[in-house]
Amino acid sequence: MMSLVTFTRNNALPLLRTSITVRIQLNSASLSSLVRLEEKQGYAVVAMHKPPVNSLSLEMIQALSESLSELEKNKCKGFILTSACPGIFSAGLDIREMYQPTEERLKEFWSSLQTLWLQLYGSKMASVALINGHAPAGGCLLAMCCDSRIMVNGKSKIGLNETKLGIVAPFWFKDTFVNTIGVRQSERALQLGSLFTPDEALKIGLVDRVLPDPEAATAVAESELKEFLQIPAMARYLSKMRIREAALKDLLENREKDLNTFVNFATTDAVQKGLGIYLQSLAKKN
Ligand SMILES: CCCC/C=C/CC(=O)SCCNC(=O)CCNC(=O)[C@H](O)C(C)(C)COP(=O)(O)OP(=O)(O)OC[C@H]1O[C@@H](n2cnc3c(N)ncnc32)[C@H](O)[C@@H]1OP(=O)(O)O
Repeated sequence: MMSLVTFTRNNALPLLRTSITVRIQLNSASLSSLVRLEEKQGYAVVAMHKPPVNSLSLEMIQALSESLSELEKNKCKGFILTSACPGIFSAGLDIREMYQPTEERLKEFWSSLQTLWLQLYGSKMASVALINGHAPAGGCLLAMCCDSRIMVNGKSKIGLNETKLGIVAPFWFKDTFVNTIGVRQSERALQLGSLFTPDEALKIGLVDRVLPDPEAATAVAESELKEFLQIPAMARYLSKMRIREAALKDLLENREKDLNTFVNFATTDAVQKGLGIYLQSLAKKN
């Protein structure tokens, strides 16, 4: 079914400011509002918009993937990944996708997530994550796929907290983590399921800058992206691949195996019980 992702073009020439809507093929009409794309002078802003917490459901994952493809098709050189939901970057994978799922949807969900990670982690475009809220688990993964991370100070936390839910981060989450903060910090944080404050995250290199408010963070994210964009694109991309290509290759060569591992693990009684309890604890909070 045809659907729309809003794409706003904000350019100085020739009409000062124009707004266009780009038609892209998505799986469902409900994708239309999930990702907001705004074209700026020389780059784009990709803002997740799935209130209340930008959980990564199948539709959200596919909308992000389609948005990146759309940017690539439009020869976009770089983007800022952020959230249009106040106080939340992304709550990570939508736990309801993994709780009492049908096998067919669970497989599509995981396969779509693999695709998004391969796209984002291996992107030729330069990218900056503007982390304007909580970023646990899958939210942290999205941020780590970017070339730089700018976080707004406050109560938000970031990290891979999977063990706290009784689940295990897959090997490619782990590889992304290790490539970002190193082996020792990853080994400890993965086991403990640590979520870090912005200052703690800065200290271990999980984020690159912490700014006091969203406005300051946005300005720094823009200047950071421009710095990346000033480097000759091919040299920058190939240098990034020097670090990332082994992890990308590992998943590319083991996609099917990883999918089966995930489905088998996620559907065990122990994991289903743990996810049920976790979902209840989130609901009880409210
Ligand atoms: C099997 C191997 C797979 C391995 C990989 C896993 C990777 C993952 O990403 S697992 C997901 C991990 N995510 C989390 O642990 C985050 C859980 N959420 C929170 O901690 C909090 O919601 C928050 C800190 C992000 C935000 O807190 P806030 O007080 O603003 O909002 P809440 O009242 O808690 O939530 C509002 C609403 O949203 C529902 N919700 C929150 N997170 C998720 C989620 N990840 N998936 C689905 N739904 C989520 C929450 O239940 C509330 O729903 P109701 O309004 O209906 O009660």
